[in-house]
Amino acid sequence: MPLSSKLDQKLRAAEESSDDEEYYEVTDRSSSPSIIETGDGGELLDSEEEDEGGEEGSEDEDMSADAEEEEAKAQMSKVSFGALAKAQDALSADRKRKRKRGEEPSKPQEDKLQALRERLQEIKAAKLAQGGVSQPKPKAKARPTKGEEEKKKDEYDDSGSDSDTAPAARSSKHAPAVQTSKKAVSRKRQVVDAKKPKFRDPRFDVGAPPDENTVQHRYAFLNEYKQSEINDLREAIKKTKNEADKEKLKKKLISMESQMKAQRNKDQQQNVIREHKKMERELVKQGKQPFYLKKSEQKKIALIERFQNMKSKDRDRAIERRRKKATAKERKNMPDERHDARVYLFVPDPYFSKSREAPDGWDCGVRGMVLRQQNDGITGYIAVMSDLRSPSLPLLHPHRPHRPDLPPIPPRLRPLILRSNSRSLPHPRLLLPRPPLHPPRHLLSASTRLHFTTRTVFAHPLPYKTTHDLIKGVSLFGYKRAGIVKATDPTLRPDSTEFFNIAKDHLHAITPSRSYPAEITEKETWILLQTVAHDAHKVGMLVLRVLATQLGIPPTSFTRKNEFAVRSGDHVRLTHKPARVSDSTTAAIGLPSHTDFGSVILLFNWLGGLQIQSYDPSTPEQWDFVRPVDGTAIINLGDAMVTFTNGVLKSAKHHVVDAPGEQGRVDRYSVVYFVRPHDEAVMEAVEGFEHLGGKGRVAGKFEAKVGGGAVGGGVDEAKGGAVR
Ligand SMILES: O=C(O)CCC(=O)C(=O)O
Ligand SMILES: [Fe+2]
Repeated sequence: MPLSSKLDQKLRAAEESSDDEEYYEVTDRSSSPSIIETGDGGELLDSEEEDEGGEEGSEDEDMSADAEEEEAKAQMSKVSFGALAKAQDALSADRKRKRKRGEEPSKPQEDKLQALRERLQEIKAAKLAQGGVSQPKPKAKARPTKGEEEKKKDEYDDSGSDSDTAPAARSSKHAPAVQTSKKAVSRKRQVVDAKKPKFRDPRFDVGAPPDENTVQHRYAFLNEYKQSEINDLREAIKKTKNEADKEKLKKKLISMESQMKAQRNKDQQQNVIREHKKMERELVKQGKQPFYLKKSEQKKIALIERFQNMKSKDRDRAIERRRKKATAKERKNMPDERHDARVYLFVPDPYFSKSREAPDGWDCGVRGMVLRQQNDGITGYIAVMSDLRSPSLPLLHPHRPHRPDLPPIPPRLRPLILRSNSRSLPHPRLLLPRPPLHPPRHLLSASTRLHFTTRTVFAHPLPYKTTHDLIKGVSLFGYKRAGIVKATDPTLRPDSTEFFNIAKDHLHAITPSRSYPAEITEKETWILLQTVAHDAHKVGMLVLRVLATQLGIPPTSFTRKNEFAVRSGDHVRLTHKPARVSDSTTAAIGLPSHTDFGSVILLFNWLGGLQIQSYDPSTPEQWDFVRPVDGTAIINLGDAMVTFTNGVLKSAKHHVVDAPGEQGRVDRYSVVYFVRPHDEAVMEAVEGFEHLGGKGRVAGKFEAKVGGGAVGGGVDEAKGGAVR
């Protein structure tokens, strides 16, 4: 079929339809490749040339009707509407462009356009004259793709109008050229942005999280289900034979149990808050200021409650876990300064050694140690007295020569040392061992809290306290009342100090516990006691390692004789000495002079009263006060160290008297921890010390020679070995 007749059909279809859509269809087809790409329409110029040719043809009046029709068709096919429309588009676009730039269309273009218009009209007229050929409506001739304006323009063109309105801008070339008149134009205008209500579908939309407690309360029945599920799981585990399945079930059980546990803990904390609020409400009604618990306090109270409701084994395990966790955390967060903390080992000034008679074979003695708290840690200061004249001076080991160029003691520390040993160590120098030191952080605070919480235990009447008596020669643990006269004390005065010895083995369930007063076994106190035992032992081990290193022997030489987990006589001692009752020095003594049996003894006291015997040869009988320093523990070496080192290290002789001045007016309490060799440790000199002086000596012998006082023993009931 010739292209022209195709075109005719299309035009006719367009003519028959008044529908916009049909109109668009024609529009689309006119721009479809079937017309443009065939080349029939050709280039604009070609079309024009052809148009001209067509014009000539139409003027031939002698043609037969058929021939004329054929001719007209040929002309039509030559000058296609596509080409014409394209030409018009180009012109109008050109015009538009120019108009946009504010230019008027140029004369030749106007002429061309005019020529085209005339030509179109001529063709139309010829067609009308012929009568038989259907005519496309002018509307269809137009190329509506270029918009309504152009369509209108074409219509006006057909009617010879020159009206030329500016074409409306379209959002894109694909946007409809005309706006349908069928669509109602809204008269409403959005002036203010009104917020549309947003509707929520509770099935899918997650709103603000509901209050956790409310949810817990409402869904409390789930806990019952969970519990029954746990029971089912337990049953299933019992019945299941397949190991892999069993493992899976076990894992699930553990996870469910820990979920339940976490929930219980949360509930407990909530209870604490609730109870506290209730109490506070009451108090506020009475006119008190409200007091709110901090989160940490809430946790603490809940924790204490939890511990109280635990069985002792579970509690121990829980405590141990918490301690490990806390220690690991502490260690991780420890500033470098603390990583570098040092234990200073002091050796005396030569002045001292020159002026004092050294006992046979005994070269030096540890006089006492002071631990000082620094940046939450504890730095140990070990005061050592030594006789430099001795040919075998292990403290100045050949590998660790005493170097006078070592850094001086920091001035901050000097008063501390000089205060407690002002006579024996006037100008101490120091050797600097660098053991890894991670001192337990809670030791001092735990002992301080213990000091306050256990006052009540001594407030009981004597008959009650004596129901927990220690049994001399049988058990070292329990109560020792005041008023005991020690044969070892030269003054033979009765002592005024009562104390409770609480075994490390009882605290840490290494052996079954004996009975203690309720205030001691009360959970919070028991936990504090456990902390003191554990941490003080750790400090003791540190001191022993340092000493071994300084003595040039393997660092574990002493520690392996004092293992924490092995049954031993280690204990925490809580002491109480009433305030001064008389100024008479003969009435009573706090504690008579003695040395301690153990290896290392840590003393936490808050009032003066402890005295150590002077080593100053000019005042051999003089007692020097060891002034308590806040945040400080005083460390002594016990008789066991004398034995282990064959007398190279000494135990210091000490006693307790009324605190001087005002301090003497108040009751004195102290907390002591005795690190003692475990039950299986052989009480003999360690390697490297066997040949020093024959058999191992104990402090008593040392005392007898140096101080000229009574032979050891003192208040240590178990000296010589007690049955536990
Ligand atoms: O309480 C003190 O200061 C010392 C106690 C003491 O030396 C002891 O219990 O062995
Ligand atoms: Fe003591």
